[in-house]
Amino acid sequence: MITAETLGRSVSRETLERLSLYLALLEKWNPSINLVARSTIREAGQRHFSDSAQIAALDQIPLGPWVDLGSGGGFPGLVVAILKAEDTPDRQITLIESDTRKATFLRTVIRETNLTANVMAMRIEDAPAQNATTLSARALAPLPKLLDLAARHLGPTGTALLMKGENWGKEVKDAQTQWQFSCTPHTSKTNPNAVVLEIGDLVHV
Ligand SMILES: C[S@@+](CC[C@H](N)C(=O)[O-])C[C@H]1O[C@@H](n2cnc3c(N)ncnc32)[C@H](O)[C@@H]1O
Repeated sequence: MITAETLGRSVSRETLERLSLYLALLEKWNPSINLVARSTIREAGQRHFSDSAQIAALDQIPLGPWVDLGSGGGFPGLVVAILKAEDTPDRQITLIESDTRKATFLRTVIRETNLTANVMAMRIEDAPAQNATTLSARALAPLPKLLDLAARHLGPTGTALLMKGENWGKEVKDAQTQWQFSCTPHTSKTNPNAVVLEIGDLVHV
């Protein structure tokens, strides 16, 4: 069960019910399609739901399209979609995931929880440009490659919220050889060595 304490913020009963149903479906599907590492499923509340919820709070412009790249089992994009359904219900949220079994799982959670988020079961490189105001990704690619993928879908004034592990400093330096961007690191609320990089003004050098 997901609680307000897990998320670190108060939410409606409906939101908690949606998140708890999502967790139940994750537990049911994970043994067959490895949505998250099996070793993490018992602590999914903290490792996946709480970790993803912090992204929703960093959203600078709560308007316009939000796109989540390489969503896998829905982290962080599907948690964001559930939280935004309460905060800004008109927000258009798109999850791009090329693995068709994972995309089917995402669509199942969306249907069962009565959300309106969109799933594109295709490669990020092939998906129509999303012109996003906010873009998110976790565990998808090293930053230089990730910025290549993000640039296709980020609108001109958009912000990318990218969840990175302890090597984030080196990844930023590597990316600066190819990209110019503003970058604010926010220490992760679930891991003191990890960060959420808030990246804007992205221009290819
Ligand atoms: C390591 S998983 C991370 C999933 C999720 N973001 C998380 O943190 O739990 C990376 C996911 O990105 C998807 N993926 C990788 N490259 C992709 C691409 N070029 N286009 C679409 N999806 C991609 C994979 O299928 C996989 O589900």
